[in-house]
Amino acid sequence: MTAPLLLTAEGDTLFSRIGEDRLRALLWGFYAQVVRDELLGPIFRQRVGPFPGAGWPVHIARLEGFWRAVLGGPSAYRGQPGPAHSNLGAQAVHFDRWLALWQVALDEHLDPAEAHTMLVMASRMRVSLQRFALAGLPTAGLPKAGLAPAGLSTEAGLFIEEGEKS
Ligand code: HEM
Repeated sequence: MTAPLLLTAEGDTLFSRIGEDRLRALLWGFYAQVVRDELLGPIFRQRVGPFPGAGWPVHIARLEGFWRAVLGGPSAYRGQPGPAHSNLGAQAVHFDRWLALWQVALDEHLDPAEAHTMLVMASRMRVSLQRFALAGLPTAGLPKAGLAPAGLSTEAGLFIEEGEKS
């Protein structure tokens, strides 16, 4: 039996529980490991540059905005995660490794229930992101609107809804 996702009352979001500081520390800690990973490191260094300089502050700020939206916090994120993964050469094995490192970082920075919820969220997003990655192109015909739960950007909501169907 899988543990339920962490439920929050109205106004009590996962973002408000985790907080900006811990979210930032999580993301910087996670990518510090990603760039050192033999499988993922070359892709990220090539795309974003040498860590922690070059494009990293911008990349992590985007990721923070993305996760703020997903976790129910205030966010100006309006990116498109799917197409961002379509020309990286990433395959299933890359997503496996990404999630393994994500789990380690979550366990290090968050409480167990929060870590579990964010791991499940990323596992669900993987379904869509990997589809984009393997197709090499944005997937035609994916629903673009109407799926986002209140408070989420369409893109972030799309990934959660997509995952929940599987
Ligand atoms: C479930 C797993 C993953 C999640 C949730 C995720 C999430 C994201 C998000 C939200 C962005 C920002 C997109 C934007 O608005 O620009 C991003 C960018 C990026 N991701 Fe992922 N990602 C995942 C897996 C991977 C994997 C497996 C790889 C590579 C092997 C990867 C490589 C990248 C790169 C290189 C960028 C930056 C693209 C650019 O700006 O040029 N991601 N990711």
